[in-house]
Amino acid sequence: MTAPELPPPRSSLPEAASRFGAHLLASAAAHALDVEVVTGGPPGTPSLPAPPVTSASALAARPLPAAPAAGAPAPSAGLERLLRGPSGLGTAGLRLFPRDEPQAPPSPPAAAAEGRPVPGLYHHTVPEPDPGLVEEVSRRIKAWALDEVSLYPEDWEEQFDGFSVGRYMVGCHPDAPTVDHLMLATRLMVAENAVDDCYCEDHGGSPVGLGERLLLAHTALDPLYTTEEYRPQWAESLHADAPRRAYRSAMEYFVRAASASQADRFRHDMARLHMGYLAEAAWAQLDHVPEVWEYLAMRQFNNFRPCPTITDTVGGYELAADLHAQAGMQKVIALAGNATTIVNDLYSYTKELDAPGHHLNLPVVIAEREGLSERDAYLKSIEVHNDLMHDFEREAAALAEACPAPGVHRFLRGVAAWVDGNHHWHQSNTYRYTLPDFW
Ligand SMILES: CC(C)=CCC/C(C)=C(\C)COP(=O)(O)OP(=O)(O)O
Ligand SMILES: [Mg+2]
Repeated sequence: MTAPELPPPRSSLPEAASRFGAHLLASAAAHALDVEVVTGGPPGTPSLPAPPVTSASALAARPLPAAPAAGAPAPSAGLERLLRGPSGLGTAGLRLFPRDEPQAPPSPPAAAAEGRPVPGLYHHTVPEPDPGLVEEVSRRIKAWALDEVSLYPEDWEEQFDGFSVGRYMVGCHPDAPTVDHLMLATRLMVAENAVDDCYCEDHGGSPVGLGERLLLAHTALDPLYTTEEYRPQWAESLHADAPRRAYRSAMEYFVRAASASQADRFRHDMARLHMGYLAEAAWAQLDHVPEVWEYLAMRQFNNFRPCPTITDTVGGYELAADLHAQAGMQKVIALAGNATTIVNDLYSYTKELDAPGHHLNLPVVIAEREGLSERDAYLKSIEVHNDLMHDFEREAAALAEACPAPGVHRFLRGVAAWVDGNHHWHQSNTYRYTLPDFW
């Protein structure tokens, strides 16, 4: 059967962002009828995509520090040890209760993180991510961005490199068993940022028409099931701009490695994220500053949540759907997501003040709504963050005690590791973030 003539896929992105990858569009049009819908893989043990042939393929199989088997320690015999978490090099972030222990000693000077923490911010110091792993993940993610999804034009390269996504993801997933597992998180992180930058913010994004763009991009994660007549146009649209190409490809890799329920969990978290983007956009369109609690509600959705909640897939195990869905776990995940996202508000504060328009973040909203000076609003935001972190740790500890299943404990440690790695990346990414002069 010959493919019918298809109109060129439409993108509502600005010209610079949408024209890039035009060659991919052409080949997509040719193959539109053959596109396989991304759905859950076959039941059974999740398997990763075949690793690319690479001179560093040995590294891909290299076990990372602290990769305990999901079912290893018996809860009755080892509950206390599980709660303490692993103690080897590079495992500080995997502990559930670092608050009750002395802070990990600072890394040796050679590996010391750049940047300084926000003064007074409650956080846990983690070692600098393994430079060999960072290099390999960075190499592979750039190859994916350029060769597989045509993510950015040449003049965005410095920003792509400055984002240091390899260092970010290696730092956030210390229990990933292989580089292939790390790549699952790294591709998704890049894709999520492409959507945020190109649809919502820095790279030509706008609140106008955002709902349409997000919904159509969401079908790269949650496929459209429609009739023969309309399916090719949809399939082709997934190649129409960089955000959709990135979502489609990153999700395809993820779905191959994840169980059906892990993939569905991720889709749900991404729908939450898109809803948060829309509320933020609505306020931007109306030039409205919400109440502080309303802002915090928006930021619970426009949130890093989809990143820590894939910790089990990236760790090569699965937290059962019912254990993930239980109220206690949902509370822990929400608190972790909120604390990590307020970390972003604090570290990106000066970047956002310098950006065009009136960018909302917690200090800006508190200053405006509560009539505080910029400095006092910033300091109050630190307190909000610290309360969220303490709540996260208290709720995680309570859940670990109430639900001593090894998978639950490992997942909680994975989320805690993500929280710590996220802070470390924000603190040390001096290319992207600069602290305000309040001290
Ligand atoms: C990676 C991911 C799921 C991001 C979703 C939400 C998001 C972009 C953030 C929580 C970061 O916030 P922000 O847009 O303010 O980022 P920068 O301050 O520009 O780094
Ligand atoms: Mg920010």
